[in-house]
Amino acid sequence: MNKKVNLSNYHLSGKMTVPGDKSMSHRAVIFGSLAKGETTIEHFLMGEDCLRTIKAFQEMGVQIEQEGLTVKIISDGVNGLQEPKHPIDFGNSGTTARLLLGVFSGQSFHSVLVGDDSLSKRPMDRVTVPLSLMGAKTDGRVNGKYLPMSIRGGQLKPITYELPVNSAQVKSAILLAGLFTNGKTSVIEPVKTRDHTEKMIGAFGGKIDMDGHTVSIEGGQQLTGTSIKIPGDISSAAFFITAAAITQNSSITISGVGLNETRTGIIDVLKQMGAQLETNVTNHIGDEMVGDITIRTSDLKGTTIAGDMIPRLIDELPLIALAATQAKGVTEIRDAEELRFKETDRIKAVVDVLTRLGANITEVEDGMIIQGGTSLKGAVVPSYGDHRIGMMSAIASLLVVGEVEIENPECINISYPNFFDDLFSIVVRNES
Ligand SMILES: O=C(O)C1=C[C@@H](OP(=O)(O)O)[C@@H](O)[C@H](O)C1
Ligand SMILES: C=C(OP(=O)(O)O)C(=O)O
Repeated sequence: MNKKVNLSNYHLSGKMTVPGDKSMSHRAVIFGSLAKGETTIEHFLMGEDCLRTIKAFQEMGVQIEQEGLTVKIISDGVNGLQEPKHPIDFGNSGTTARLLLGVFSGQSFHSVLVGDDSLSKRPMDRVTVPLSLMGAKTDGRVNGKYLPMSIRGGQLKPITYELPVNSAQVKSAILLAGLFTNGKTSVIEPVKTRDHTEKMIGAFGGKIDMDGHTVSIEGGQQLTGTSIKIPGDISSAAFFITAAAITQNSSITISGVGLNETRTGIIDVLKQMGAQLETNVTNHIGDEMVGDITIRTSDLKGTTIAGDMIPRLIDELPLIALAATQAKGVTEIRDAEELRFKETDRIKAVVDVLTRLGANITEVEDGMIIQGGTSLKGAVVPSYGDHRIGMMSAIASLLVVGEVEIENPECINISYPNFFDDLFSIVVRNES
């Protein structure tokens, strides 16, 4: 059923928290399943994608239990996985598929991997090419490029690999496979991408070497179970940060958010656009920085976002495009062709949805160009089955006269099952 959102007469005020970080939740389950002993994960993101990662390891015989937002894992360690009896379904989750291909590469057993329609269109050769160089045997649809896919791994050989795409998923898949070699595997990344895998290996007692743009891992390490608390997801906080910046009379504080600098591009770009935004570091969880973000209604100006900045805010670009419709002047997003390989082609989807809402936005091959200072209007908009497009449309409803009606809103459960509850808890009706 479509979701009708009418927030044209509301502003944002108050304090809130957001659910656990998606990238870190996936990785905590992966390393907890590869580590010997007991792992406890608190503030886990119970979104559909992360539940897929749990299910996959359960299918491989790892004991994993959930209670509230806590996950408990008991594992025999890095060589304790068993051959799954059924095909493993990754649903909509690119992170699960790509990182687990790295794990499966190190297993001598056979696995069959499937996903939903969206995931079955997303390229897997970016990981199977380096994993095959290490010795994994994979096959899949269209010359091995897409799911459904089968894989048989085993004792791998280490490689040094320069990433042809700026992708933390590819880097992480190779590092995970590197654990199953008897030498040093190195990944060279021309542009730095999120480094949660590197940081989390340390939290599980592993050793990893980071030297400039090269990350190296020694095979044959034993990881040890640990207790970990996942910080709030900055990619989820970004919906409210953007909302407060572009809605009149708003001021909010979001606490307990992960502020890892490979993820805080949204903060830097909004500040560059003139946002009144402050961060306050409160604590560290392992090597991950955590803090509060305070943001007020802001007069934004257009900007250009390109190059090294892109991986630092890749999932927030739909929101930046929305904010840009309210900025003074033009905003240009470039070097963002990776958006075309997400849950949907996010360049096409953002241009379509924002155009339906009255924005002046143009698609270019590697991004989009947005004319600022436009007033938006209500419309029926497709979610494209993409959680981030659905949530962006809900945030747009704060700006429109009338309502935004979102088709297939259930995709929001992928990363943020309580999104609407949290949104409605932070909005206040304007006094007339
Ligand atoms: O490693 C991760 O957890 C992720 C990496 C990014 O994808 P790419 O590595 O494909 O850029 C991001 O878009 C995705 O939401 C999560
Ligand atoms: C691209 C995303 O996730 P994934 O690649 O894991 O499907 C996302 O969450 O925006």
